Amino acid sequence: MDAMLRKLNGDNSTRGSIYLEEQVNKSGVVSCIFSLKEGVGALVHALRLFEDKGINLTHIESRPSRLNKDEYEFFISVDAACSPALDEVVNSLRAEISGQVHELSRSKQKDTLPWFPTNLQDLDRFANQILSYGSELDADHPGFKDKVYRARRKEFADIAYNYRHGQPIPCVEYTEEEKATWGIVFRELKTLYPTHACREHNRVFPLLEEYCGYREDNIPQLEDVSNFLQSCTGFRLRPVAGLLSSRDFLAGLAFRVFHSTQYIRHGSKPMYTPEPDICHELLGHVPLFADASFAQFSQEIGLASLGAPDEYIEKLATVYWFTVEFGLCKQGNDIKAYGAGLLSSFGELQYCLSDKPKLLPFEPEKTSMQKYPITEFQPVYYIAESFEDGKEKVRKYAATIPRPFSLRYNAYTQSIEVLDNTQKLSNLADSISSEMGILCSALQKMN
Ligand SMILES: C[C@H](O)[C@H](O)[C@H]1CNc2nc(N)[nH]c(=O)c2N1
Ligand SMILES: N[C@@H](Cc1ccccc1)C(=O)O
Ligand SMILES: [Fe+2]
Repeated sequence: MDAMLRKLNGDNSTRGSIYLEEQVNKSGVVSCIFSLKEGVGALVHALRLFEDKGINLTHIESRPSRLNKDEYEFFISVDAACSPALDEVVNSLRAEISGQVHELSRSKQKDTLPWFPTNLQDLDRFANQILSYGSELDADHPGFKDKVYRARRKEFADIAYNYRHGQPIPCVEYTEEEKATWGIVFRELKTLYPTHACREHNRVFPLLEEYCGYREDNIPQLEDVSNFLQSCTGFRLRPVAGLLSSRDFLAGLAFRVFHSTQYIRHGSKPMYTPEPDICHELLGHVPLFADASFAQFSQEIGLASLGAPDEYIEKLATVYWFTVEFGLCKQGNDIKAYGAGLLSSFGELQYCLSDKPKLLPFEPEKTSMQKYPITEFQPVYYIAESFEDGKEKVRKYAATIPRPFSLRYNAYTQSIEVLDNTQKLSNLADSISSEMGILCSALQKMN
């Protein structure tokens, strides 16, 4: 939204109240609205101020004010080049027409809102925006110098690049070596989960063994897992070639889409890898995306990210890092891991519940400022009081992200609705009212 709103309220008892709404549109025209108390020569008086500054009006319209019966409103446009001079006129209008002026808003939000996807197909645009395994990851990557591993990674990248929304995710035949790596990771983690993982993870894990082919000797197919998740919470998977930018990755969550890698970590270092891989996605993330409350939590982080300024994306990504990726939470008298980066690394899963790392209470404002390494065990973890408490805190935090409108995901149309007119609000109220009716009748029948 490129509207710049300036509202100036004058003192009604003097010559008129006046407010100005200034808008810069793409064609380089600045418009504003002001209102004047009815009276002989009032408009002439105001127009003289424009004349004095040499401003040529390209458009003017008038209408009776709906707020104050004895006032008229004037809508005028000037060439954008006159914008600085218009500022001076605004000041003169204030000074000359009323003594007391309140400026309500002076935010300049012109064309700064970043693009965001509004329907599921839009996610196809992310496919080739992978952060190249350049920058941070290369140096530490165990597979960096392995030519066979690199070539294999390219095959996976091609699947992801060519994937379009709505297609089934291509099945992959994994090599014996890849299956062996999976086997080690799977076996080690499975022995740790009962004592180290949160109860939600432990509740879902047996279902994945039953329905999705989670076994020591089998790497599950993304397509099967995606279908399973859709039946649980509506979450679905999309293949991706590597690390997405935080903005793109979080945007996917707004649609209950999880971007999942399909390749597996290098066999030389099964206990920890600095990149997401299929072990991380399937063993770390997937179980919790099958949990209704957690799925909603993830989607809310995603919705909060849409159109947010860069500095807020960074903070939100940090909150995501210390919750969804590396979160710990209290359960009964114990502390358990719910972060996917912990639940997929049998090295870090043991380390995080040892006495080595520093543990701090999860508070989004503070947590969002914490620096963290991405290629080694975390020195600091944040503990949530409970899932519900963490969710509530993130929700409050997300509400502080500035955006000139509210958004919601419409699951029927699978698109993001910008709630910026009364019709949309009325549709939303209708659907809430219908759901409320169902809730009330269900409550009555249970009593
Ligand atoms: C949002 C936050 O930056 C988070 O670490 C993201 C970044 N990009 C990603 N990209 C992929 N493919 N998988 C992930 O798990 C993540 N995590
Ligand atoms: N360290 C995780 C993978 C991961 C990398 C980066 C971020 C999150 C998770 C593992 O070994 O499974
Ligand atoms: Fe992850």
